[in-house]
Amino acid sequence: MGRALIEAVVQDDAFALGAVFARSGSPLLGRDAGELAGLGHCGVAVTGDLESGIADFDVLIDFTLPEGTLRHAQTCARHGRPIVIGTTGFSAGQRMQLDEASRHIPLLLAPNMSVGVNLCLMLLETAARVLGDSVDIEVIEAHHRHKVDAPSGTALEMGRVVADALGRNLETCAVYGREGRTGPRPNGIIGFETIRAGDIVGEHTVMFAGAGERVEIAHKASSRMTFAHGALRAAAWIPGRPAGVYDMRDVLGLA
Ligand SMILES: NC(=O)C1=CN([C@@H]2O[C@H](COP(=O)(O)OP(=O)(O)OC[C@H]3O[C@@H](n4cnc5c(N)ncnc54)[C@H](OP(=O)(O)O)[C@@H]3O)[C@@H](O)[C@H]2O)C=CC1
Ligand SMILES: O=C(O)C1=N[C@H](C(=O)O)C[C@H](O)C1
Repeated sequence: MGRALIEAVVQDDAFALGAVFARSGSPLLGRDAGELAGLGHCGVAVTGDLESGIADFDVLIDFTLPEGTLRHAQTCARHGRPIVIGTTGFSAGQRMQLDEASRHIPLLLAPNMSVGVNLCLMLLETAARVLGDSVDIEVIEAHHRHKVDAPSGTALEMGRVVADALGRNLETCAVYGREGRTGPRPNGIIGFETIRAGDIVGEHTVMFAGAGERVEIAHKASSRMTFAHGALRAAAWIPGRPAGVYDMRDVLGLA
């Protein structure tokens, strides 16, 4: 995503690439960001220290790993910089630490920055309310072989939206994968299935299966630029907002 984000910023006249950060010790340090993204020289060298580069940007866009994102959010909170977070896989405790950072800055957290997925979240809420407890609900997601968290943040958010609409607690009604002698499917659960293969960008299907009919709400991303463009939309929206946690539905006016 780092390269996709550099490309999106460099190609959009409404934005200027202020700084690009990598992990300290990364072999990318010192390299030109534009060259890394295959765009030619852009004059911004990759640096390793967010704290000392804080004056170089207005909004931080972070797609890394939960541990890194937490540190970056805390640094942004200390310096009053808004942050747009695409990272997924936070534990409940890490999520609370993000809430703490958001007491000082506007913090946007979205497991999926695409317009299509955020539209699907709305459709899912409606489908869950209409179909109710009479259907079996399964969330199926597929991603590339490099993805390190499962189920995807998007799948979990889809499950949460459906569970909330049905008055269920996702913590207690989720079933992750199945194997062996499972017995018949209990009522009231939400199942999650994960596929990791090749270069799949990101695919999500929520199945509402009843007796005699089935509704499926599906989204397929075919380019990571979709996520990068969504992140830029969020970055344009967030400056000047009051401190707090926002998501893409706020940016898109769907909240
Ligand atoms: N919200 C959305 O729309 C989307 C979210 N994502 C999420 O974004 C995250 C990143 O995905 P992706 O780009 O595919 O993953 P990659 O593993 O390709 O990239 C993550 C990058 O973050 C860097 N990184 C990790 N920890 C730190 C740190 N502490 N400080 C600085 N840099 C760090 C890694 O550096 P190094 O290589 O040195 O470890 C790596 O370059 C995932 O959580 C993914 O689920 C992805 C796509 C869309
Ligand atoms: O890791 C990815 O690639 C993606 N991660 C996000 C997630 O976990 O939901 C969003 C997107 O599907 C791509």
